[in-house]
Amino acid sequence: MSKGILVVVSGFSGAGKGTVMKRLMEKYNNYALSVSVTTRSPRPGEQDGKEYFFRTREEFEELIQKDALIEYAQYVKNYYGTPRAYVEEQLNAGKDVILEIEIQGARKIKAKNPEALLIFIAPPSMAELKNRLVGRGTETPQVIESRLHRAAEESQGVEEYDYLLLNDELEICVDELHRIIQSEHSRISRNLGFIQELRKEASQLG
Ligand SMILES: Nc1nc2c(ncn2[C@@H]2O[C@H](COP(=O)(O)OP(=O)(O)O)[C@@H](O)[C@H]2O)c(=O)[nH]1
Ligand SMILES: Nc1ncnc2c1ncn2[C@@H]1O[C@H](COP(=O)(O)OP(=O)(O)O)[C@@H](O)[C@H]1O
Repeated sequence: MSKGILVVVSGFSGAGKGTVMKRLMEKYNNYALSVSVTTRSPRPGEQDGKEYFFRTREEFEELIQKDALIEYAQYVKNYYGTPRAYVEEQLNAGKDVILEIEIQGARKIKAKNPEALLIFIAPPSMAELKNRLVGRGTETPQVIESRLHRAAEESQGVEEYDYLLLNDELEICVDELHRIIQSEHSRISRNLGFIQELRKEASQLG
């Protein structure tokens, strides 16, 4: 069985990554969504092990020491990281795995896994981004400021991604994301084993 595709999805805070991921998982049964570890506090309604594994700084640093994270980064005063075991297990089982992570993490993943597919989710405008971030009502005005500042920095790195995905109409965005990942399965470089088999058969026939 061929390995699954490692998909990285990034985007400014408030662009709608979480919303798109939730809908993608409801609508399509194809993907394994990695749950990250974070030192930030849970928002109302967030559950440990569902949106994130919520851990203390000491616990997080222990995971780093044990090499239990495939990447981690600091984002607006908190640590965020991707647990190694789940990702490796799912990829080996042939599942496409999605990491919803910020740009420093995306760079680390790309450096270690050049075949990873990197997708950047953008809002229709920065004014709409601010509306969504304020409308979500989960951060203080000060944290919103820091996140908008971070968005300006992150906007400089968008060219490092393979695809730009606009999250204007949610359903269109979700379907487009599914389509991009599915077409990636047809890439020649991901099908070399099958091509070798066809060549072998062809030489026997001819
Ligand atoms: N590098 C890295 N970034 C992560 C990870 N998990 C989440 N993030 C990113 O951390 C940032 C902050 O996440 P969060 O506090 O949930 O805010 P939100 O993106 O506004 O919902 C976002 O850009 C996430 O994509 C991770 O495991 N590694
Ligand atoms: N396509 C969309 N159109 C309008 N609002 C959206 C859309 N996608 C997400 N939102 C809203 O924007 C806010 C931020 O979305 P969220 O998924 O939390 O973003 P992120 O995970 O990127 O920080 C939420 O209140 C969400 O309901």
